[in-house]
Amino acid sequence: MRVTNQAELALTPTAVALGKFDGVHRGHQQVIKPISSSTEMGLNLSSRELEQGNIHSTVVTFDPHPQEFFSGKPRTLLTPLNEKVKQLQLLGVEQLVLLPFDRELCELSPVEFVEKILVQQLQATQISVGQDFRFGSKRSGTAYDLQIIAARYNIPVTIVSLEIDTQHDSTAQNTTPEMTRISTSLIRSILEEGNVERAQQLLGRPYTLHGVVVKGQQLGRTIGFPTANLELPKDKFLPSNGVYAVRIFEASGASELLEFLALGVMNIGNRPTVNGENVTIEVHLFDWAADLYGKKLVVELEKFLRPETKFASLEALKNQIQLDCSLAKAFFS
Ligand SMILES: Cc1cc2nc3c(=O)[nH]c(=O)nc-3n(C[C@H](O)[C@H](O)[C@H](O)COP(=O)(O)O)c2cc1C
Ligand SMILES: Nc1ncnc2c1ncn2[C@@H]1O[C@H](COP(=O)(O)OP(=O)(O)OP(=O)(O)O)[C@@H](O)[C@H]1O
Repeated sequence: MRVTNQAELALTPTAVALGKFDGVHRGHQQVIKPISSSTEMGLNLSSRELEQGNIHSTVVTFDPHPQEFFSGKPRTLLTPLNEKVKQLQLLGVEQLVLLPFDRELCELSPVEFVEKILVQQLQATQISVGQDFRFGSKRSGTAYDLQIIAARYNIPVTIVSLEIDTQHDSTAQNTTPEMTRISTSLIRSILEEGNVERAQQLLGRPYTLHGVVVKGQQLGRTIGFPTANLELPKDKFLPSNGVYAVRIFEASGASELLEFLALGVMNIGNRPTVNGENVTIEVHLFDWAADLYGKKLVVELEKFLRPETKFASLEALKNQIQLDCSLAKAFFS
């Protein structure tokens, strides 16, 4: 997929989906559908032109994340750039345009944003956004404003209705629409509780960690549980510390096709039992003996097993890990 941070260099004309799209969750997928060239996504009005390759299906997003720009603090992401690109590719998106989110961009009025970015630079022929989409200086433009402004240029705007978290107890007191709408923020808070099964329902796929295997302290093998230590992109959002049942894949070759390696267990945490100082991500693969150093792994988080604990001895930790493995195997069977 083509990725550019210069809108003026994008392939044009375009069919555009607009937003931050961190997580590429089920709500985002609905917004991308109308502009996707993938047959799996279900083609709509513009299918003929998209198929003929005349119009480039394009996700337009912001870099850095607007919240990072306004707070001045680095923000972690559900899908750092490499993961976002892979997910968008799977949805049939042809190019990703990262608009540099700076003072100049955030001061554009809604009309200026449409004229300068969507019409002049991207030559948009079709636009898709969610019902709650806001744009332009101080988020003053709504999805309906976008529809009205774009109509001056004969650009149709699809406004996608909000994808709701059906598991949420909407009869509960103090429920707001914001609490039931599938959103990046909702998924982050669910992952902070370790609830990877619910996160999976909202994402439409398991939450994954993409990392490279690096050397650890090599204590694992001395307690009978060798682990692959994963180095992740610095901006990757981590779910709650603790132990998870996981599926492990290797991303190999230039196209990084995924090959299933094994089921296993993973610990995220400081390893208080061995007085660890920093957070590490360690995966123990079942029935696996081969070297993994330097390999790119993709780990799917399937079930939270327990929080990380400080054990009185390595022997006690070893017994617990044995139990973790049995629980994970029972879960997978
Ligand atoms: C499934 C699993 C569960 C773990 N649970 C804990 C834990 O509860 N507390 C802890 O201090 N360390 C835990 N660890 C981390 C171990 O302390 C760590 O694997 C060991 O120190 C080896 O580290 P190394 O690979 O850097 O050599 C766990 C590791 C695994 C694989
Ligand atoms: N649940 C949803 N259903 C339909 N469209 C959505 C949903 N959530 C977001 N969108 C739309 O998808 C696009 C990208 O959303 P964006 O990432 O900007 O917001 P978000 O997922 O709500 O994240 P955050 O929680 O950070 O606000 C926007 O056009 C937005 O309106």
